[in-house]
Amino acid sequence: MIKIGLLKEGKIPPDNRVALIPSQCKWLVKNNSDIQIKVQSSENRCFSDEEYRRAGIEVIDDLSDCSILLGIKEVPVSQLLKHKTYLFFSHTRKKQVYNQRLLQTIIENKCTLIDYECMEHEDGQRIIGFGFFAGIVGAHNGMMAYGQRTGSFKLERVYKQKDFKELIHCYFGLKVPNIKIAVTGSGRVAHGILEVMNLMGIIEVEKEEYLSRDFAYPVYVQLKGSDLYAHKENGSYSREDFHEHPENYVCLFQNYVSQTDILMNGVYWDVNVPRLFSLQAVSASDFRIQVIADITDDSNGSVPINLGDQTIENPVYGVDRHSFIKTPPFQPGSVDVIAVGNLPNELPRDASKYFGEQLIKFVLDDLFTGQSDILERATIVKQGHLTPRFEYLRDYAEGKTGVTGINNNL
Ligand SMILES: NC(=O)c1ccc[n+]([C@@H]2O[C@H](COP(=O)([O-])OP(=O)(O)OC[C@H]3O[C@@H](n4cnc5c(N)ncnc54)[C@H](O)[C@@H]3O)[C@@H](O)[C@H]2O)c1
Repeated sequence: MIKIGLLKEGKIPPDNRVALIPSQCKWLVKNNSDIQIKVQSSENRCFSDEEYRRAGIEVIDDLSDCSILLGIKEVPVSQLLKHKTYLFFSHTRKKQVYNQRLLQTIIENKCTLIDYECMEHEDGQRIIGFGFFAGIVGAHNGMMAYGQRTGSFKLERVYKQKDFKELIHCYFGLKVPNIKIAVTGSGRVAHGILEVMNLMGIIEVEKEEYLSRDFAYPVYVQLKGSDLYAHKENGSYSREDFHEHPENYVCLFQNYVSQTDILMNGVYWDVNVPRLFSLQAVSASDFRIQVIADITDDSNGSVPINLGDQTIENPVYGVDRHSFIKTPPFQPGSVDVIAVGNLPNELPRDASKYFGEQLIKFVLDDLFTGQSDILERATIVKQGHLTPRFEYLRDYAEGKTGVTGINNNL
């Protein structure tokens, strides 16, 4: 019998998402006679203890008799049990200094750590994540801020809706003015943004048209890697080369700043990737962008006027176009920025359901039956030992190095 435990999220502030929702637990137990699922009681989880009980799942405080423990965010070091297999987002693979002690304790406790973020198909495409719902919530918030800034329409807050289905009702009859929206990226976040664009009836147009004319209706353009970046020397774009040597590329988004009212940013970014635009561009008279939903959300990252995170309750701030200082939102001389690092927490029930579906489809069978390439590639520590793929973490695991300033959004 394989005993699986769903952890109560221990990180402060506590996350409200969960790896498997009650109906998924019920389905798994019904279809696998040799597995048992227990849930650690939690007051913060988006599905109540009672909902798990109603699905026939035992709710307890102590998961020490489970061998596989599923969480979402980092498990606090003091709560790590010995000799367990843990699955969660550990944020250790880039040697994040704030999780160094976590990795060390996992090793000391002879645990196995399988990190969701490292679950990838052979070509490096990530298998599991919350980006889609970050895109949904971020795009909604971007539109909400524009409506509030201009007084042209009003949208309710996402977290006040029970779920995504209820959220969609907010879009019936919504009249969006004839604005132009640029959506960057092509991953999960970008797909979530496009979902909202389409639900709001905003029309997709080609980039040439977007740049050259105005429309009698609201439009958006999606800018993927090949639309956004070009090699410094020959102007070409190769996805593989760009991922390996982003420093050799320039960003073409500058062409869009004079044609865009709202930027919805969903690109992947790291320090070597060129920024979407410069600070000087923000001060220039042709900078038309009024609202930036920076869903990627790296402080001073792809969006150089991302001045750090806001909260779900208070998601928008302004940035003065000349001094680049934070201002209250919706001021005439400022650009409004929405930068929130835990967007999926506004739609936690849907985000958890989607996450659990991916877990069931791509991961759990292999976890129950033994090894798989995907799981092997995602195993950072096996029974207290760094696996060969993560041997590069040795100095970090031994307390020598660590890296600061990396976003840990999910
Ligand atoms: N604000 C939030 O709450 C929140 C939530 C989830 C994700 N995010 C952030 O949004 C960004 C996009 O997330 P996503 O879920 O769309 O990611 P994803 O893995 O689904 O897509 C990433 C995309 O970026 C491209 N890419 C470019 N350079 C890359 C590189 N060097 N390595 C890997 N991929 C590269 C990939 O081709 C892919 O299309 C990330 O920075 C993530 O941290 C924010």
